[in-house]
Amino acid sequence: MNRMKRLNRWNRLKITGGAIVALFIATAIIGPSLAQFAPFALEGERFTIPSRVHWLGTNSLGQDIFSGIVHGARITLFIGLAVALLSTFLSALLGLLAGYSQRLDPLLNSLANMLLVLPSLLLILIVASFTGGGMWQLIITLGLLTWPGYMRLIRASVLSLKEREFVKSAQLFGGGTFYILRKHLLPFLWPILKTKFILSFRQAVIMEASLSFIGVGDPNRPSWGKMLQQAFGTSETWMTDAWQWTVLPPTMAILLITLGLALMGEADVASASSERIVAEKAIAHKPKPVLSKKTADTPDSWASQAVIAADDLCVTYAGEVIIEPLSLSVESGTVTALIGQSGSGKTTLARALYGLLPHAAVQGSVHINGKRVYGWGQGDKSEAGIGMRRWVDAAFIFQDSSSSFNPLLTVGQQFTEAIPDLITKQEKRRIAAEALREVQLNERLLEHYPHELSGGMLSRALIALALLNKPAVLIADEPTAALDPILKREILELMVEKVREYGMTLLLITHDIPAAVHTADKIMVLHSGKMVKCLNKDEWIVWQGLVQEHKVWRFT
Ligand SMILES: Nc1ncnc2c1ncn2[C@@H]1O[C@H](COP(=O)(O)OP(=O)(O)OP(=O)(O)O)[C@@H](O)[C@H]1O
Repeated sequence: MNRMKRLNRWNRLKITGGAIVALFIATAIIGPSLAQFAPFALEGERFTIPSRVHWLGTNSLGQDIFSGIVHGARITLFIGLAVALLSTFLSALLGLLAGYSQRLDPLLNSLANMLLVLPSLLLILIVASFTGGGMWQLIITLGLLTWPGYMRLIRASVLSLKEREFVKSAQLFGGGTFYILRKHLLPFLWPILKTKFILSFRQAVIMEASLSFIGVGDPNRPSWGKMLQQAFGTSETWMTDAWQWTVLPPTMAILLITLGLALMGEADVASASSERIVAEKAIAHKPKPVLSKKTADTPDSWASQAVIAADDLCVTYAGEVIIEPLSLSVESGTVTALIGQSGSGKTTLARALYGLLPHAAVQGSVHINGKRVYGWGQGDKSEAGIGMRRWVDAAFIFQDSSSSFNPLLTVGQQFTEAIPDLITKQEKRRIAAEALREVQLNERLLEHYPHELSGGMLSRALIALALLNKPAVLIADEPTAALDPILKREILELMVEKVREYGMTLLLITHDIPAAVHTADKIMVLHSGKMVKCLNKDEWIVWQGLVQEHKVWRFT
């Protein structure tokens, strides 16, 4: 209720601000055709009071005040608009690039820091004095000097957004940098950019008026600041009543337009942050994915070909060993559960197997489906690049299904992203619809946004997405962690059923030991970064019996 009241108040402010700005825009468009005199024409008596001929009187030179105001509105709004566009564009582009690209970040960030500490007013004055204060010089100078503050804000947002699962997924689908920036990151930044645009507009209006007032504006164009300069420069203005029509109209014009823009900007910031908090809360309460059904076709032997193979794999962050050197192999067509206490390194190991960790953090080699993920491939002496095709050779299901989807894109848009571009849109849609039906979801959900799906539906949709290209390997990192026990079992069974049906290999990271035993052919136990057990189901049951008998509740 309170939120509604606040939103209504902000809406009212926004409408009021918008109406004031719209009035000025209308004045700038139609005003000059209503004015009977050119703004610089010396066609009247000096200091005539407002009359039918001179609606707002004349100034000390006999120039028509009304004409000055309406022509000045056109120039002021044009400068505001051009500066706002240029400055907002630079903030967005450079902020996106700095946040997304580690290579460009130091350069762009240093540039922004340098501009932030420079006294911009002084710079503008110097440039204006050298260039004669022309309109275009002012636009370019202001545009180039006012992007750094918001660029840093956008950079910070991108740094956080790019770690979200849906961005990672888009990268794994093979989305290019500009595609991800445009499609997945930019939509989140619109509220910031809108505010930046309005504030830059206001700043440019004030700056233009100020520069004209102190005499370094464009001498060839009408300006409210110049009208004030003229009025203040004549002592008669204050000795007679002339100040009422020479000073008040341009002052009111500057005050009103900046007030209108301020109201719009403030309302925008407030309502955007409130809506964002509500949206984030809604997203945070959405649940997760995947798994299990035991079938009778457990392989007789573990000697079949390893589809996931790690050799001397070791993960180190800043000198701290997270995964101690280990070797493992997961056979084709099997389900393997990776269990372990919280913090034992399960997620780190899963990410290493899928090639999601920086090369500097990983030693040893990993191969999936015979393709290199880390280390050298057979006969391959280059270290760069991953031979494994993500989403084709292997897919990865992140822990949180709600954040695995981009909340601003429909489910359908995100499915089509995962399908290679070689086919038509209709064909892609048909494949996506079929994938949804496979996990007992209605194809109508393709038109829905992620927040319109329940936790179970999102989990199913995520399975469908992961299975879309029928990859050889599926790595699922605690896919059912946020679901209730019944749904957890249901989703797990669905995932395992599909994995078995397609002859895929599943590596399931889970805390749920009963589910792991029920589902998996093989169970691996990780403890403090060490692989301490690797047992098939029968061995596991015997081992658990021993553990219980000796009342030892430890993995080691
Ligand atoms: N990017 C990182 N930088 C530094 N340390 C990290 C990083 N990611 C994980 N770690 C550390 O690695 C250890 C293992 O974390 P990991 O998330 O792999 O554990 P986990 O077994 O998956 O835990 P949980 O079951 O709680 O998810 C933790 O001590 C964690 O602090």
